[in-house]
Amino acid sequence: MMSITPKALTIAGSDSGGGAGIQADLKTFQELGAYGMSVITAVTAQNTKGVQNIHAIPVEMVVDQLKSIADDLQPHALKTGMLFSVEIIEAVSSHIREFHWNNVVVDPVMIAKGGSELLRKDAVEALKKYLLPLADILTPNIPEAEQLTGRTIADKRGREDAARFLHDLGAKKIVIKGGHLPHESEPVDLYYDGEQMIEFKGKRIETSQTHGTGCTFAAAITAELARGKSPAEAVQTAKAFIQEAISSPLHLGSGHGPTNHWAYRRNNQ
Ligand SMILES: Nc1ncnc2c1ncn2[C@@H]1O[C@H](COP(=O)(O)OP(=O)(O)O)[C@@H](O)[C@H]1O
Ligand SMILES: Cc1ncc(COP(=O)(O)OP(=O)(O)O)c(N)n1
Repeated sequence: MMSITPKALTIAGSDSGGGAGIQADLKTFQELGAYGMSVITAVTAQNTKGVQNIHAIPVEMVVDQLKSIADDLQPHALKTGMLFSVEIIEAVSSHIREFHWNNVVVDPVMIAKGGSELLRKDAVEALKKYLLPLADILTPNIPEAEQLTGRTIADKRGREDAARFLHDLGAKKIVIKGGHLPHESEPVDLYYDGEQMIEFKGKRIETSQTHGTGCTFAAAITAELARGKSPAEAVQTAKAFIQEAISSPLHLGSGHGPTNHWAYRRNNQ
């Protein structure tokens, strides 16, 4: 009997340096056994030192990529990353709806580690209005959760309140990532499915080699959903994947180096 190949799609920006964006997503899909496909929304000139330039792909071309995939290669799961503008968010959201795609992971990418704007400020409302209600799993980091909720998140209670708020906005499941709380020795990713809160704990690694952690984490969830895993199982594997990717740095470039996408498979074979 022919087995079904899990197909995972990333709708995101390209990172020329290979540590984040489309490149990180495809590497992660491959490592977790999913066939990777991409819709490129923007091209960034980027390396470990930062983002040097951004070119948004014309919205018609974003739509054509989406249609090409829908016409021939239906994904079992998809993730969105850097969407940059209101027009791209509207087009991506309406086509996800039209194609009835599910297992949608929304990584609400806003600002790169070096401070560059990967989502225009005027596009935050569009993201909330059009894309958030389509999210089977929404994966904000702390600053993104603060932007989306309009609240400051200072502690566990704040994170739980933010998760409830985002659920009320329409995201079915939420993971608020804990990488941006440097005082926590065990970075906690808080998962909320509308009923229960689960804390996925890791071990904080003191390192500058964290470029692309958010993209890689969301891509690992997507690959696992494509393989038929439940949302909570997918988050658990993603947490293990990113922990190992951060723990075995490649030390490439002179800035925030990329994580090691090989580490998880190498250590779990
Ligand atoms: N220094 C670190 N040590 C261990 N885990 C980390 C570290 N930094 C981030 N993580 C983990 O990496 C994932 C991405 O988190 P985060 O860095 O908050 O996202 P983003 O890249 O979107 O800002 C989360 O699972 C988080 O807990
Ligand atoms: C093209 C592109 N997309 C997303 C990001 C942000 O990636 P993230 O995983 O949040 O990691 P940092 O950039 O914050 O290290 C990006 N940089 N480029």
